[in-house]
Amino acid sequence: MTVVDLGNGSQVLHTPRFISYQDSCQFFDYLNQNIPWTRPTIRVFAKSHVQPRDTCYVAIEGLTQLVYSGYQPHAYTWNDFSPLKDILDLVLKAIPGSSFNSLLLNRYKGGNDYVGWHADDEKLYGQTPQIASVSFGGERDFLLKKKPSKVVQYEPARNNEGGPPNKRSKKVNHGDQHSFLLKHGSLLVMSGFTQRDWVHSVPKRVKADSVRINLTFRLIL
Ligand SMILES: O=C(O)CCC(=O)C(=O)O
Ligand SMILES: [Fe+2]
Repeated sequence: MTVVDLGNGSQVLHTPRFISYQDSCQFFDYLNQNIPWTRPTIRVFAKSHVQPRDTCYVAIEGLTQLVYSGYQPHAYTWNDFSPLKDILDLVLKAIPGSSFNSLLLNRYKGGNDYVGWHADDEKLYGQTPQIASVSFGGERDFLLKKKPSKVVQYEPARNNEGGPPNKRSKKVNHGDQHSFLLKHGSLLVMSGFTQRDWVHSVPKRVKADSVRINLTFRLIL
């Protein structure tokens, strides 16, 4: 297990061999065949497009309010897919004090499927959400980069001798980036202020041709 301290109260924990190879193969086959995968049309920046990966949403009864990109997925329950409860139990055991009540599943059918830069910073997850991500199947890179922060820049006054400097606000990226290769049966946990201060993505990889399934366990407050 590796812990990466991102600074300012954000952490990532990575366990490449979290679930055994054999068990991971069984989970992968089960999920690939039994989850009712859909590829919804979502709205991003006022444009509709088909989400570039398959998805499914699972939550405890009563938690159906997840909405993202103008799309409200149907909420299945853990009882619909009992192996999900086994994976959840493994995650809960691995992270002392953790608690999760919802799960977003993603299936990347090949290297053209991806998730773009985003943070899971919806209000319903609270200020410091802990998100546990379990991956099966094809390996893909998971990238994290610092959100640009606004800084005030003072420009030297032009044609304005002796006057106040011109203030200009500029977005500055501090260049911090981290990359994790998410293997079959791996666990990655984002904690603290990671969703507030960082964005993450799984970029396209033209050469990746195998199917990858990812589960992100979350706690809706
Ligand atoms: O597939 C992954 O590893 C990440 C998925 C993700 O970021 C999300 O569902 O919010
Ligand atoms: Fe995410």
